[in-house]
Amino acid sequence: MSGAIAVTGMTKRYKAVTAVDDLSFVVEPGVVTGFLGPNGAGKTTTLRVILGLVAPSAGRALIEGRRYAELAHPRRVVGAVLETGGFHSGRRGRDHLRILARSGGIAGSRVDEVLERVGLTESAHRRVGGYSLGMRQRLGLAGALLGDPGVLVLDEPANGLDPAGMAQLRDLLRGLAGEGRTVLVSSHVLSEVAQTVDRVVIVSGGALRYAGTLKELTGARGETLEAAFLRLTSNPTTTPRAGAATARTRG
Ligand SMILES: Nc1ncnc2c1ncn2[C@@H]1O[C@H](COP(=O)(O)OP(=O)(O)OP(=O)(O)O)[C@@H](O)[C@H]1O
Repeated sequence: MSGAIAVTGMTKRYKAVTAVDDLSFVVEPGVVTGFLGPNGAGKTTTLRVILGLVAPSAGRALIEGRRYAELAHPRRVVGAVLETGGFHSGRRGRDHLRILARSGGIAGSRVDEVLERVGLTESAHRRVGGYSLGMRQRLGLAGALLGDPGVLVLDEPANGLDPAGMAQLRDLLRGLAGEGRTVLVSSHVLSEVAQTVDRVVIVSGGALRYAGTLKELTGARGETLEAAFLRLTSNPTTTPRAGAATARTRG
């Protein structure tokens, strides 16, 4: 399988720091894939390379067989939420999405559809400055869905959500995957991840530690996801590099 997202031999160095080290994995459509790793493991860097925001030092990341920069209509192929900052606080939620739609050449009628999908319709007239972190997460997700993309890349979408918000997010992500979309989600909340994802990619010190089904990961030893995660990430198998050392001191 080639995967809707394919990362191949990808390395990213920042001067002496190796943030991502010869990483390869594929993300399949139709399931939710969790992207996990300790602080400083290289998750955000990997997502940024996938989304064409940083150039890799070696290797490549393809979405539907192309580099992000080669996509003719990127918003219709991939939707992304990397951070919940960056909203204009004086702007109303609906207006934020209208502006995004216009700049992406997307029909304005999509705005109400995505607001409904993320459960933000009733708050759409309010200014973003008054939104809770969870509402900002949902607004970010609504923006990612505007172009009706087949691929979604979400960095920590569960951050700031209360239990009801987490349950809604879980249903939403599963629903999107159930429609055949590719959903890649980074998260620190392992208990939540365990209830949401079908597959996991685990990185540590910039290197791959596991890629496969959650069932195979936890089932083989009858472990919880947390136990498997700690086993895979607490014992680096590669020679520590500057990046890995930084990751450990940060984690
Ligand atoms: N622009 C940059 N310049 C220098 N070093 C960087 C830069 N971006 C990331 N790094 C380093 O690369 C490593 C990986 O960082 P990255 O943010 O990708 O990890 P992460 O897994 O997303 O961590 P977290 O879970 O804490 O967000 C870290 O050691 C980090 O300090």
